[in-house]
Amino acid sequence: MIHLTSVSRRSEVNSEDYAAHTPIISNLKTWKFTKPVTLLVGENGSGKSTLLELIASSAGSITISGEDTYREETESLLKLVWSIRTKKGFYFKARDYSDFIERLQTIKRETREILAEIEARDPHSWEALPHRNTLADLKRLYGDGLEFRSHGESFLDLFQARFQPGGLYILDEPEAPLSPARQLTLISMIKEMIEEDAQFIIATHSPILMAFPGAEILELRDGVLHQTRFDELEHVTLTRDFLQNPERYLRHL
Ligand SMILES: Nc1ncnc2c1ncn2[C@@H]1O[C@H](COP(=O)(O)OP(=O)(O)OP(=O)(O)O)[C@@H](O)[C@H]1O
Repeated sequence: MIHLTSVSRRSEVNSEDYAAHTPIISNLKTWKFTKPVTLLVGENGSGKSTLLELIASSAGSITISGEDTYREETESLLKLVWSIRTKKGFYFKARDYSDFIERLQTIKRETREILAEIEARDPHSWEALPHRNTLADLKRLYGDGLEFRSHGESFLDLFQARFQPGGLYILDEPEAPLSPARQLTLISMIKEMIEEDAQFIIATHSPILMAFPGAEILELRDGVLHQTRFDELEHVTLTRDFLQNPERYLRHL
């Protein structure tokens, strides 16, 4: 399902923020979403993260830690049009993941400490209930703890626990710690979710994710979004050529 149908830049907005002045944002006119999965591809520094972050903050998305993505500096820079506005989903940036794991550990440790204090005073106190619920919720969502899984395993556990039907998911390089086989698992999880009315906007460097069946692929090049086919992407052609004959590339380095 396509919840977010278009994003455009409001020409009248003057913002000092760097994001407003990156070419991909200053050149943005109207970008229509045509598929439940949109993939953003482009060189390092082409503006994928900047664009995703702006969309997330304009959409009122939360991060996986439940934090607001709102930024006053870029407020109303983009205009978003929805078919049906969804409040479900999240904005996920792979490079913030370790902060999230630390935060979960802190919540667990602090909740256990408070609980122990309450139970020492009165083992039957009603005050303990919300804290027991917090620990039970964390256990239900993440088992014994994402911190006890490998980086890649815990990424997939997190998505499994937090993907829900009907959400808008804005993912920045979700393939980061995933092996090729686990990237295929991620594709399968995303496929299941789009069958249940979710929408995904994903920035990626992974040729495997770029092959997502039926996805719209947009390449950020020269500060503009270009609709592109899988076979035409440099990420794909370069990787394919390299794998066919690594020596041909390596001897020139
Ligand atoms: N906090 C910031 N302050 C100022 N400029 C920034 C900031 N973050 C990014 N930029 C600049 O904005 C441009 C786009 O960066 P962005 O991180 O969006 O690129 P990207 O396509 O996501 O790159 P990558 O593939 O390496 O993650 C770059 O030129 C970068 O130097």
